[in-house]
Amino acid sequence: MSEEASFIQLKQVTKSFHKDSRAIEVLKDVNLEVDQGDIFGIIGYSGAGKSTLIRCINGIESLTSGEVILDKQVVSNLRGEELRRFRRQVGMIFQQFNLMPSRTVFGNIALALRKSGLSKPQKEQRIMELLKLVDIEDKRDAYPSQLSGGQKQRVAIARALANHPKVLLCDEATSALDPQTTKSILRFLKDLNQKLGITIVMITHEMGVVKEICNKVAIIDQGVILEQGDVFTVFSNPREPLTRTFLETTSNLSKVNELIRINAPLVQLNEGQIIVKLTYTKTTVSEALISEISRRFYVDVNIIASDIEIVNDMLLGGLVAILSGEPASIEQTLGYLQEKNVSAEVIKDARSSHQEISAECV
Ligand SMILES: Nc1ncnc2c1ncn2[C@@H]1O[C@H](COP(=O)(O)OP(=O)(O)OP(=O)(O)O)[C@@H](O)[C@H]1O
Repeated sequence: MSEEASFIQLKQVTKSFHKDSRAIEVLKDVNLEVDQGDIFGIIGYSGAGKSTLIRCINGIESLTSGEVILDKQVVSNLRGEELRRFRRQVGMIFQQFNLMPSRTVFGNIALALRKSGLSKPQKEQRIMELLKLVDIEDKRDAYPSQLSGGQKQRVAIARALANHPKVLLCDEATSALDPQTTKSILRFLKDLNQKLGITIVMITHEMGVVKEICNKVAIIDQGVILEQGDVFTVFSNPREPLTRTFLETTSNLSKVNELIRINAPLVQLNEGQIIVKLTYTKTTVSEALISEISRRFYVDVNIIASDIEIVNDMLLGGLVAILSGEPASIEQTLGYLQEKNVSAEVIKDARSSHQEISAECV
């Protein structure tokens, strides 16, 4: 039996723009698989090709070569009315919300229903449903200028959902919002994903966004997908330096590196001690492990930095700790951690048989 194809597939997609009779390749052999119900994050720096990629998914941008297939439809084969119908199945929200300033909240959502075939009362009923869904019923007659950023994005989400799309594409949807509003919009998107079963593809340059709600992630750089997979697998064992760099933006462990470099009091060791960086690489690790090693091997564990987070209901991240104890106990502890699928990297070592070393990076 053949495996069912993914809901969204990008197959060897390339996209070039022509400038001064020169072709600039913005997407290079991009292959992506998004399953139905995924919240798929695509993360990359500015200019990496994220917006172009998302525009290729909804058929706004034509491909130079390759194929985009969404719910069994080959997007580049669609024309005229078919393409317009397809676009109504794909909702999109943007960083700057893209609301019409001269229309009320009601009027902005109504715009999306122009071609819906609904009667006037049906449209009104649908708009009221949407306003309830995004929890801004009281703003029905307000103009965009009278709304906060979070409220504007809720209107944009209502508009994007008006025609019951199967997919919601989010282009830096929270980049213009403060951290608290970002959290509430992300939580809201996750609720929508669970309540409506809608597939979400979000492009972002912020690691926090991916960690907060995505179950899958792809890292893009200069038009190339460097790695992709489920969030835990990619983040617990990053293969690419760029993935590690993004991870460091939301981790405080790298600060320890700087403390070691300047030999700050916090990281000065007595003879026999080590500083170890523990990284959880399997989903089965529990935080109780620390007290367990302490009891089992009579080592003192002094945690100096930690960035353990719950991502997709799993513990992700690690911690940096000073271990003190008998040399044999420390060796046994390191071996035991390895057995328990915890990567243990000694980043400073003051055991007598070891020269004190400092790690290049934490
Ligand atoms: N219509 C166009 N014509 C020529 N070059 C373009 C066009 N659209 C995008 N580009 C170029 O393609 C590259 C990728 O742009 P894109 O907007 O997709 O990146 P991005 O990762 O979304 O960046 P940002 O987050 O800054 O929007 C950039 O170098 C950009 O200048």
